[in-house]
Amino acid sequence: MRLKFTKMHGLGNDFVMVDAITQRVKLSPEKIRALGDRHTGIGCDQILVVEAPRNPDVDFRYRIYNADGSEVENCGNGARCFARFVRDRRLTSKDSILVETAAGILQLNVQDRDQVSVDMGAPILEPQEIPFDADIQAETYPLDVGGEVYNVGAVSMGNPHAVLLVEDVDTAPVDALGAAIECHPRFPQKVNVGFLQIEDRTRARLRVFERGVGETRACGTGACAAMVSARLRDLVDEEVQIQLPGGTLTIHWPGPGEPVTMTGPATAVYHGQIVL
Ligand SMILES: N[C@H](CCC[C@H](N)C(=O)O)C(=O)O
Repeated sequence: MRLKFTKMHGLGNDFVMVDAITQRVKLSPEKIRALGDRHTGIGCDQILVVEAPRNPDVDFRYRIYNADGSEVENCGNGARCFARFVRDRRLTSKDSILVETAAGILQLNVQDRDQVSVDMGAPILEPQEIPFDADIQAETYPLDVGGEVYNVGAVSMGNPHAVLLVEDVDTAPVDALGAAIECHPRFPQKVNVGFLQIEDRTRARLRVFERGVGETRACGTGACAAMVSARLRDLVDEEVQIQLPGGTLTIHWPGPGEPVTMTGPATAVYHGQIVL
């Protein structure tokens, strides 16, 4: 199968974008892993496949696959790149785009330059819906990881996130602790793990060990989940600049029941073809 693609990234969280509207695409988990392989394939954190909508009230459907081949519910940086991609390929000329994902419908607003703002919907805090094994909803939960107990926030943005506060993200044990929590039995669908350093009520630093990938240079849903968890603990105001290794996202969330809005860049790198 010959596949046309566009390589894109959102603050260094990189994607292979595939237009499955103007080309026939059939990607097995093995083919997804082959595309994502940084040595023998194109190399990326996620593969995003753009399809015609099933719901007549929205403009597109897009499916999200981690580099390990797992299909997931949401991808914040991917949503911004999706918007830029469908505009650049003239699949739409709209500034406000409705797209159906496995997590529900997102509204994407293309702004000037390379900025895109996304209504990510309201965060999900009910443990069973995250999913996370806990009897009652709380701001934080004690989580035993190999005999050490960590206080974690648990938030879903359609995909599950654990959030830990740290003194200094630069020295946080992201790889070891991230990998241990990613597969923790209390997260039955595994989990993305955010390490959050609060600087003041409007600025924070974040590193994310992503489910199915490992540490990425940025994670959009991770930035949303981290800000929500910090706001539930009254550590930040309703708009926060989240600085990730790849750059900064603006996250706005008034409070429970309200949507989270994420704003940041989306960048196209190159177009290519590959034979799978
Ligand atoms: N690894 C995530 C999906 C991609 C999320 C991330 N790239 C973002 O920008 O939100 C998961 O398994 O839920």
